[in-house]
Amino acid sequence: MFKIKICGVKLKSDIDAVGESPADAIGLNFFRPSVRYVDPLEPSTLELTRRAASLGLMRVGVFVNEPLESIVEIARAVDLDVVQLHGDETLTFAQSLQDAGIRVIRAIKVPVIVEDRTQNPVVVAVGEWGHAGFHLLLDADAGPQHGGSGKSIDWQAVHAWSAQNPEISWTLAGGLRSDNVAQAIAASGACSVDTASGVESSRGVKSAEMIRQFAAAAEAALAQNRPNAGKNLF
Ligand SMILES: O=C(O)c1ccccc1N[C@@H]1O[C@H](COP(=O)(O)O)[C@@H](O)[C@H]1O
Repeated sequence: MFKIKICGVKLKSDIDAVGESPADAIGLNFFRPSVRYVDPLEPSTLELTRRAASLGLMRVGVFVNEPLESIVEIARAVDLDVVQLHGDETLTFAQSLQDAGIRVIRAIKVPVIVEDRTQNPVVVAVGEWGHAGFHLLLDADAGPQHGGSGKSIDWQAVHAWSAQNPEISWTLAGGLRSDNVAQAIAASGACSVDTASGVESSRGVKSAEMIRQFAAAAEAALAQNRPNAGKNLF
């Protein structure tokens, strides 16, 4: 299980900064259009995952609408611990990956602007994934960008959904930074958090100091959240 994931790392120095912080997972982005993309075929990518493993960090690979065979091949080639599906992948697709021995996190895209206020946007967005047994990562719907938008979701709506579904394990993502992660954890009840743009000095460029500040703030806030501890599977 990870508590704090720093997503979209590209350099060995990024991994080292994560390893020196209280964060316990890294995300490698395999979605080609992303500014955080790393090429799975480059030997340097395997060096990143090896370095992360040596520091005890969980290695998560982020994929968007990638063919199943390609995900399996990349997951094995660069030695991923978990695959994060962040596109329009179906439940059957995710189950097939699991059948192939790959652990799966499902990203759920929660709309930022909600027109129908009579329904909880998290309940609607989770839909059939709620009882499928996957760990969920609740992120802001970023449209064609798919993720990494820096936009936040409605943390109170997350809290209400989670209170009604205490058996579902999940991670909070979307626009989390060192200056809002404590409030986000308190409001949503999250036991685990994920950030990409919130620890960058410019788009796609990680800052060691921002990683340190984010992870420290998240760790302190998560420690306050013990009633929900143990809810996550990862
Ligand atoms: O980071 C990206 O560029 C990205 C692209 C496509 C799919 C997912 C992506 N990142 C994921 O989105 C969350 C939230 O990002 P942010 O913190 O709001 O910038 C991030 O943690 C990744 O899991």
